Amino acid sequence: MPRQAVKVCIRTRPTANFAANAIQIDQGKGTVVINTADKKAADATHTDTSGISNQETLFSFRFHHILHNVSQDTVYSTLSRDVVQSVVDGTNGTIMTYGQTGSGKTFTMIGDTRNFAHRGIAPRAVTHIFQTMAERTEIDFRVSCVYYEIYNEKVYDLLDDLTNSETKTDFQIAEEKNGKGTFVRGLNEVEIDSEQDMLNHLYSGELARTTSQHKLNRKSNRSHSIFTIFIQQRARSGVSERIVSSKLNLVDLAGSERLKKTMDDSDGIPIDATTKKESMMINQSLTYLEQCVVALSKKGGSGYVPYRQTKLTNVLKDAIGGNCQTLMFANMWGEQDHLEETISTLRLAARMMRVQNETATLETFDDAMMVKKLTKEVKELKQELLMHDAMAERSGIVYDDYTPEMKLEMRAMIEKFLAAELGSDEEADAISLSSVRQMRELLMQFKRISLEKDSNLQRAVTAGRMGQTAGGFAATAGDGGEAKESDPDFNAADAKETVGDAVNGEGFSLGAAGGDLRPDLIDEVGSPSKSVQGSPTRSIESFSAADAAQQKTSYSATSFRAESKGSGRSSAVPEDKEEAFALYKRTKGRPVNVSIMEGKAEVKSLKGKAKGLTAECNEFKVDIDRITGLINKKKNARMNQAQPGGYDEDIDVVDEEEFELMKQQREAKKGYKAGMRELNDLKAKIGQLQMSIDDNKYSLLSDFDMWHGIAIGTVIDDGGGQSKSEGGEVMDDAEMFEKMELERIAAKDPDSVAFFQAQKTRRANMSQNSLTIRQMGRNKRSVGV
Ligand SMILES: Nc1ncnc2c1ncn2[C@@H]1O[C@H](COP(=O)(O)OP(=O)(O)OP(=O)(O)O)[C@@H](O)[C@H]1O
Repeated sequence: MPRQAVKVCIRTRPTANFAANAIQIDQGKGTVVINTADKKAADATHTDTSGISNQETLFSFRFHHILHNVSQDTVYSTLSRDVVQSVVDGTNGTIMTYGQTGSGKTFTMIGDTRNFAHRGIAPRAVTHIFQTMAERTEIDFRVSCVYYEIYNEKVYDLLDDLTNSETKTDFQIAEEKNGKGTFVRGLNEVEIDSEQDMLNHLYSGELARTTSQHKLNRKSNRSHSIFTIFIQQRARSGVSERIVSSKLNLVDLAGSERLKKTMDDSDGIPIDATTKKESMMINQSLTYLEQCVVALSKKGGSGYVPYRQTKLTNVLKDAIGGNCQTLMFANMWGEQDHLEETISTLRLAARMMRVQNETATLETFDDAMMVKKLTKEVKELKQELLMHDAMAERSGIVYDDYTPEMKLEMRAMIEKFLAAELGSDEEADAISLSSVRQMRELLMQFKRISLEKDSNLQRAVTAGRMGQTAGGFAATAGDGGEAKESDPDFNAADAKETVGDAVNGEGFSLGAAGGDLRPDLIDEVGSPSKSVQGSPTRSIESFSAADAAQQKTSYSATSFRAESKGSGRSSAVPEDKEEAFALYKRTKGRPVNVSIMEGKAEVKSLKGKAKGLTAECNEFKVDIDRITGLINKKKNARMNQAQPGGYDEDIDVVDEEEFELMKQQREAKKGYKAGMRELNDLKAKIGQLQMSIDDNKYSLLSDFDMWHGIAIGTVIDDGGGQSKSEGGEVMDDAEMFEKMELERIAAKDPDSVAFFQAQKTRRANMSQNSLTIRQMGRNKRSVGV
């Protein structure tokens, strides 16, 4: 992992009273020198309240960057842009502002919410992220955010209703090493789909901060606020299982003034208990922040770091000494009165520069996607093989899974082979080998026949009718494997199920095969094959002969558009949604509908297959249990024969019968494992198919809504693929004004549209909030508070 020092940038708040005699800034060299000699002399005549050490008067610092009297734009483009860019590229980033109250931390981070040119790092980062994502069309991005503050060691969710007394504040901080890193569990994490949406959340969180100031009797600037943007990305092309996750923390820390200063009531105004508590809590958390920085900045930084001491240091664990690219803005207010705060801010900032972080892209893998990708790969390889076989003039090789019918054919080959006379032509012609896979399946069938034979024998032995089994095997191995009523193993219930018959309405029995009974098949898109129509399991309701006739009527999107434009609505489309949907499925939505139904048919057939396999596995299991029982019995008998107390060599010697049983047990276990493997593969396949059916269903429904809207005239199609609501055409004055305003803003600066729209939402929320606040004030007054 590449190591990177935390970057530190000093930003000054512009002031007319800049202490030029005490502070010297050299932007080029990145140095700040503070001389407190004059202040000491001045203070010597009064009681010393400065808190500056008596001996030291000259303080000199060097930083990565100093931004003295610069615009918000420069603050973003100088260093912040790079951090945000690396977050979109897939690594974690943190930008924080630190400094005394009033030094410009919030101005730097959030900026002026009413002025586009003075917007801060957070809104600029949001625009930057969404613009970059829009350019990367090949990547599928998922974005979400949380916004919270830490006040008096409690976490408040700024995207929740903070005025509700039941709102949760006992959030826990958790850590996911290979996931989110450190994060607050249980916050409202909102999925975001546009720049404006995220700006709305940012500003509504800001508003919640200031509103709670009134409602909960506390000051917004006495809390640390953290806005985190989570980004997940994966490639759109093909099937990508690789997910890259990153996050951007935007942290606005509480003012770092001296405790003594905030607790000082020398101006005659008594300090209330709330302010005292707030100051102590801020002081405590910033002291621990400093301790963490000190511990990390020591050579090697491998000692104890007190992250867990406060909520702030705990949530910033990634940002200081973790997997993150971190940028700290140390805000200073260069006036004579604030020299001590400035020195203390610069001291921590200088230490911060020594903290090393390790940045690495965090990758995880989506299992379902991985299966999908591998399935696709297998399919492609099979096609490759088929081509290879065709070129080598080898035919008849199957690379797909063997269908139950194919397996039965192979079983018949074995049976024919076994029944043929030794050395006869019939024996030689019975089996034609084409591939290793086919050979393996033939052996599997052979094994099944052999196991069945064994189990028949065993049953016969148990039932004491050994002599009657001679025809049993022959009947199973006879023509086409059809059991006969005269066979001793014939089971009337089993005989009802033949291949191609539904079992409990799902799938097909693998019982005695009738050659012409085949499972559901669709021979071409949408048109059912003969066997489908005849099949008792036919579930493709919408494809009746009548449907097929109706499908001849061709409805294209353009014809609907033309009809709807001419007459206001298409006379061919019923207004009733259910009827219209049925029509849609047969016309425009037919390809998607067909693929849904094909998918369903395949799922059904796979489920049938899975059912057959489950039954096979169960049979193996029963066999395994039975054979194990017999082996244990034999073992116990041997043990009982042994001399008590003495060692009998015969105990370990198994006889021929037991050896045979052990062989059978091993074979049954192998069969069971192979069956289970096949079954699991099938289940994965069914899962994927189901997912794609759901996707198709979703697009069928949403496309239908649009199609129906256009056809019945509730949505107007402007021909360019963009539709707008009919109501939008007839605008009232306010709407007209809004449209014109937006056009004006867009013409001036297209990047500012989202900001202005979010600002409008904020204004609307604000007026609602101020109404409530005003109401609260009136209530307080009326009860004499
Ligand atoms: N660079 C700047 N340019 C213009 N005005 C600024 C600048 N920095 C700060 N200000 C102004 O100074 C005032 C205090 O700034 P701000 O609220 O951002 O300080 P703060 O450090 O966040 O304080 P607090 O700790 O109280 O939240 C605001 O009115 C802000 O507009």
